Amino acid sequence: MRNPRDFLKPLANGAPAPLLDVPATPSRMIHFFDPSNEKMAAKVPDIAQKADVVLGNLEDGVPADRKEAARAGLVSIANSLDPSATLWTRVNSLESPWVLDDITAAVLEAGDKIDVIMLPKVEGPWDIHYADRLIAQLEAKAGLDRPILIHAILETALGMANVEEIASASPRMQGISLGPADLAASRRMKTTRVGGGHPGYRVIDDPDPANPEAPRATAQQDPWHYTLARMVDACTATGILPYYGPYGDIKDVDGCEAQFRAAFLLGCVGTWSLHPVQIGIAKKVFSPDPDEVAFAKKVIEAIPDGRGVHMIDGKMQDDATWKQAQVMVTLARSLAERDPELAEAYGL
Ligand SMILES: CC(C)(COP(=O)(O)OP(=O)(O)OC[C@H]1O[C@@H](n2cnc3c(N)ncnc32)[C@H](O)[C@@H]1OP(=O)(O)O)[C@@H](O)C(=O)NCCC(=O)NCCSC(=O)C[C@H](O)C(=O)O
Ligand SMILES: [Mg+2]
Repeated sequence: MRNPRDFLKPLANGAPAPLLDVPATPSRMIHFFDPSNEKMAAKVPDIAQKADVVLGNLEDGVPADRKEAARAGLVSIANSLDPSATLWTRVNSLESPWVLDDITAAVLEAGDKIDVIMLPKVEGPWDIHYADRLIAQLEAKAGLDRPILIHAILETALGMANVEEIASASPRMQGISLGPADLAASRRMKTTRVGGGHPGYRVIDDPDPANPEAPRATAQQDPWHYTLARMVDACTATGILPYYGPYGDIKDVDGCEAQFRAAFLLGCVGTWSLHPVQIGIAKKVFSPDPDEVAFAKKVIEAIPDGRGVHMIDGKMQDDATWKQAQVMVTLARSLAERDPELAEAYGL
């Protein structure tokens, strides 16, 4: 049990007070780069102008002999990046030999530049409690005046079983992403991919009794549907933000767009981009369609108080569709405030 009156008190003397609400700044794409890769790092200042979030990755994808270079690269980029950019980091997992130094360097050497620390392979609220206290101690030592938030990656079966407790473990929680590659391995799924569908995971029509030999229609299904839907509920119920995650087949831009769109429609606010080509896909998918926004505005204008039943363009609208329209227009407004092109497209 935790005393609810203590929930918004800092976990270390001198650390900043926890936030009541997760900041609502756009995070449609969290763009991953390896800070130890000079070619990639050189592109970050430019990419930071296009991507909502840039993330210096210290975990998987960075070879063991470059972990220290990646950590040093993160600190250097943090301290030279344009202050208008939003910078996150993904540290190594909590059982690794690198994580203590990762978190210490991120908070003490770049804590005023890094908004969110992504924790991989979170299995339960105990992982969040550990990182929560450690970050508070380091924030106090660094004299920070705003808290660094935690983003958990859901990538083990145990983490999945505890997703609601992870989401509600601390006011420091910002959001949760799906880690489909590690989760597939943990669940013993028989795949060798990073996210997306699989040609073998499908449904097929029943045979036609009048013509049993006729070809039967069949369609691929989304193996991440249950996981994403449960994650979205856990996040939304606790006031934090849900994200899809990585799509590893960089050349399959259509598959990437379809996976991102499925996540967007289910309630995710953003995704990861692993390659510059995925930034534009994420921007397109996670910014609502102008026609949908126009219809949502029409519903709100036609039902100013959100009450009663109405027919608009041949479709029944009531209190519940009015609320959906509010979700759409609120998102469009928050994006339009920062993006003149979208403001024009939405007429806002
Ligand atoms: C996937 C990549 C290895 C592909 O890299 P590459 O083969 O070099 O692609 P290109 O030749 O098309 O690159 C063109 C130029 O763009 C630069 N580049 C590539 N990716 C990035 C990037 N992410 N940020 C900045 N710049 C980038 C290249 O350097 C080329 O530059 P130039 O030669 O000067 O023209 C590569 O994209 C990559 O490594 N991406 C990041 C991968 C990553 O972060 N992986 C970890 C996250 S996914 C994960 O962890 C799984 C998850 O946890 C789970 O469990 O599911
Ligand atoms: Mg992973």
